[in-house]
Parts: sequence; structure tokens; C-alpha cells
Amino acid sequence: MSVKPVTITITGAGGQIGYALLFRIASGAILGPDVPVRLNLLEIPQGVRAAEGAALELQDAAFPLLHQVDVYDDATPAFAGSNLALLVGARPRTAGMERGDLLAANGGIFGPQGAAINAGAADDIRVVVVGNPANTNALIAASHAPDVPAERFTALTRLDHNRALGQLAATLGTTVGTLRDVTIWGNHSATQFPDVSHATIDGETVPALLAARLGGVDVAREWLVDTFIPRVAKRGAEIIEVRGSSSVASAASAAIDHMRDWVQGTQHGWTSAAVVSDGSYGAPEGLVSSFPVESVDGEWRIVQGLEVDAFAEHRIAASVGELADEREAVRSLGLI
Ligand SMILES: NC(=O)C1=CN([C@@H]2O[C@H](COP(=O)(O)OP(=O)(O)OC[C@H]3O[C@@H](n4cnc5c(N)ncnc54)[C@H](O)[C@@H]3O)[C@@H](O)[C@H]2O)C=CC1
Ligand SMILES: O=C([O-])CC(=O)C(=O)O
Repeated sequence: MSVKPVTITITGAGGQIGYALLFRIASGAILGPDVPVRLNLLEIPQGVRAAEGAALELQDAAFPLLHQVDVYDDATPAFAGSNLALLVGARPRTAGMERGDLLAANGGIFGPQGAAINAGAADDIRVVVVGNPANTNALIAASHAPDVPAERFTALTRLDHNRALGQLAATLGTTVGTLRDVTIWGNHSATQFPDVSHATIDGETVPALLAARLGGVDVAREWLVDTFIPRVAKRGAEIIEVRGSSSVASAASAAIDHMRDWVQGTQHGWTSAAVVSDGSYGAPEGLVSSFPVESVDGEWRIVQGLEVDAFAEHRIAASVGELADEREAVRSLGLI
């Protein structure tokens, strides 16, 4: 029986992350080895040649699952019939810039794209925003798509989640696959709160394992506050500093993890994604904020009922407060 191809739109497809995404998606990394894909690549006119070049290479790679590739410089046809959309196209941060500086520059991109999704995407459209400031760009896109359920718009914090796993595994002398239930709360920015208070390895709590490894509860706490949290939250800046440009392959990999889990379900405990807040954990309703989430029956569900201590409450409130400020800023710019 032939399976209908799933249409996936990738914006900024001629850019760095786009290039790292396309070949993995075409090989089945999101939907598995049995689902054919059709790729719609959206670029601005200056980026079209790069996207066309990537399309030529996709043809040369002869992926059996890849049924069609089209390159567009117009959002309306690029999102027509789209089932999955990865909104990557944006201006990347360069050395010395904070993500907030990008709000005005990038806000104008996501309104029209939200409108094009509203006009022509498939009924089951699912969107992840990667382009920064990702959370607020997702909010802008959702606000221009009144006919699409808001929960179909999400933003990427899986890269932060994966970074947290990497740091913990290295410190505890284990592998990332053993870790469960790490959480990134809030904004994909330096205010995010990487939280290990519920995390475990083989049933043992990560805070207890850190205390044993590092020489006591106080040392472990100090490491979490002074090393782990800032290292994860500022890893984007560290990569820019070391590489000379922002994260590419790790960002693409995280976007694939996000979409794969959304479509196929989470397997072992929860992960992190920025989803539209229902007011859980004090995050004002409607903000696109990162939470602990499970994917069940193709929907992200915020994990409920977790104990949040005073420290965590304070950190979550700070990051969510930044998101509320960003919402006010884009409101005053007339972007939502
Ligand atoms: N959420 C996350 O975890 C991460 C987000 N990012 C963000 O991802 C974005 C892309 O990064 P790179 O691929 O490295 O940048 P890049 O500059 O290599 O590629 C961006 C591409 O987007 C295109 N573009 C710009 N405006 C567009 C529009 N309106 N429609 C379609 N395409 C458009 C550009 O022509 C360019 O080809 C940046 O905003 C970056 O800050 C990067 C790493 C991690
Ligand atoms: O920091 C940046 O500009 C790129 C990014 O979002 C990340 O690497 O987390």
C-alpha cells in the first residue's frame, strides 16, 4: 500500500540550520523509515539560490523517502497543504547581541508566515519555531493564525534540554540516554531555568548523585547554581564565541527531536518544549513558554503536579516575566 507523502515546510532552508536539517529529514529522521516526505523550502529572494543548490544535492543524495522538493520565495504556496513546518528563517544573533535585539528585526517575518499557515496549511499542521527570539516569534505566528488551534504553534527549547543532558552526563560520568525528567522552563534565552530537581538516573535522583559525585549537598547546589545553570543558559553565546557563528547542527538535531517526539510520542519520561501556556506553574496564559512536556496521541501535554520549591519558583517567574515583557514589546510594535 502506498503511503501519502507528508508535506514539510522549512523556512530559511538556504541557511546553515536549513542545510543541516534537510538531509536528515529526507532520510526519515522525523517520521521514520516508512513515511515519504515532500519538502517545501521557503527563502527570501537572496536565499533562493542557496535553497535551490540544496535541492539539487537532495536529488543527488537519492533518498528513497523523498518524493518532491520545491523552492519558494512566497509563503502562501510554501505553506499550502503543509503538515509540519519548521520556521528557521530569521536573522541569527551575532557577537554582542542579546536575543531581545532581534524582536523588531524578526517580528515582521512571523506574522505573514502565520497568516499563510492559516490560509493554506493542512488541518493537522504542527509548527516549531527555531528562529530567534523563538518563543515570541511563535506567539506572533499563532496570533496571525486564528483558525489554527494555538497549541499547534511551539518553539524550540529542546536544544537547551539536550545541552542540559550533555552537561549532566559529562559531570556524572554517564551517558545522556540514562537521564530522565530534566526540564527547561521559560524562555529560550539567558533567563531560562534548566531544572534537575526531578531528574533521575536509574531511579536515583540527580541532586543526590551530584552530591555523591561532587562532595556533598552544598557543593552540588553550588555547582548547579554557579556552573550548570549559566553554562546551559548561555551555551548559545559560548558556541558563538568558540565557533564564530551560532549553533547549527545541534540546533537542527534538536528541532528534529522536537518534531519526531511530537508526531511519534515521547517514550521515556518527559522532555522540554515551549508550548502555549494554559497558566500552569504561574506562566501567564497564552505565552509560549518552555515546560516539562510529554507527547501523547500527537499532542504536547504539560506535565502537571510537580513540586516547585522557592528557588525554582523565582527562576521560572523571572524567565516567564521576560516573555511577558517580550509580548508587551511586540504588542506595542503592532506585531500581535
Ligand atoms: N531556538 C534555538 O534553539 C536556536 C535558534 N537559532 C536561530 O535560528 C535562526 C537561523 O539560524 P541559521 O540557520 O544559523 O541562520 P542563517 O543566516 O544561516 O540562515 C537563515 C536563513 O533564513 C533566511 N531567511 C531570512 N528571512 C526569511 C524569511 N522571511 N523567510 C524565509 N527565509 C528567510 C535567510 O535568507 C537565511 O538563508 C536564527 O534566528 C538563529 O538565531 C539558532 C540556534 C538555536
Ligand atoms: O544563541 C543564539 O543566538 C543561537 C541560539 O539560539 C542557541 O544557540 O541557543
